[in-house]
Amino acid sequence: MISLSDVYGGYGGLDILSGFGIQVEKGSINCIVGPNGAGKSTVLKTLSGVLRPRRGSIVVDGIDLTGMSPTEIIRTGVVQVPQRHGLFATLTVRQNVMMGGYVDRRAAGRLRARYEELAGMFPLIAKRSAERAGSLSGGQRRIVEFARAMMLDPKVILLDEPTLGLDPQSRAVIHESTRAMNAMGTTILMVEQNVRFGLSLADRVTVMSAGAVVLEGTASEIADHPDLMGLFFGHAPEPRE
Ligand SMILES: Nc1ncnc2c1ncn2[C@@H]1O[C@H](COP(=O)(O)OP(=O)(O)OP(=O)(O)O)[C@@H](O)[C@H]1O
Repeated sequence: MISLSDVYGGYGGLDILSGFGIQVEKGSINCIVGPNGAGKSTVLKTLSGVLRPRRGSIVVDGIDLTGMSPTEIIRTGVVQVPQRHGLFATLTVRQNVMMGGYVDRRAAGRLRARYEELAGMFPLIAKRSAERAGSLSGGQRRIVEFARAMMLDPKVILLDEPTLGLDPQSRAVIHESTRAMNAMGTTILMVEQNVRFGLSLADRVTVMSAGAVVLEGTASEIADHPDLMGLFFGHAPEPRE
């Protein structure tokens, strides 16, 4: 279970998150949506330790992550796939995926076994393993990033706008791959601009605006909510208590 309570924080002393809170059940998919600049990416960066919250607490499976470094947080099993591509273009698909194991002190044999497991899970990894990552399409690169994040068998994966800039066909592959990671028991917390995509995948949806949660519910509750359109087009209700 991921639990963020009353989190305040942002960049250079300026709060972007103002009393943000969320509970994500173990094994579920939760999607955060909201207008541009609402602070969605800031939530993920705060959870992965890139940003330090000024106030509030971040607890995952009973472990308090507040104030831990990004590397310590990865070691607890919380791994982020950032919005901007982070692959090494001149390395092969396999080399990029294997890099996901670098913070681990596991024996090389175990990492190779994990790689084979992931190659079985993501057909693209098996098929294109020897190709340079720079030769792949945007959607294919995302899958490599997913596999790299899965190398450490994380309990939580944070996805920052996984469909950004992708065509419908690639979005469908991302949809399927996200479900596959979740089916392996990984809890997924994602941020999406594409509300339709988020709603189609998530068990629960969190709508945020101006650094706080304004709506929360199942995907169908949020899809049918009368305030949803207003939140995106400028008639936001007051943040809830
Ligand atoms: N590195 C940074 N330094 C200073 N301010 C930042 C930085 N990154 C983001 N911000 C500001 O924080 C606010 C929230 O940004 P954030 O990226 O979390 O929003 P978002 O909801 O993910 O929006 P988008 O969908 O546009 O990415 C914005 O006003 C943004 O300008």
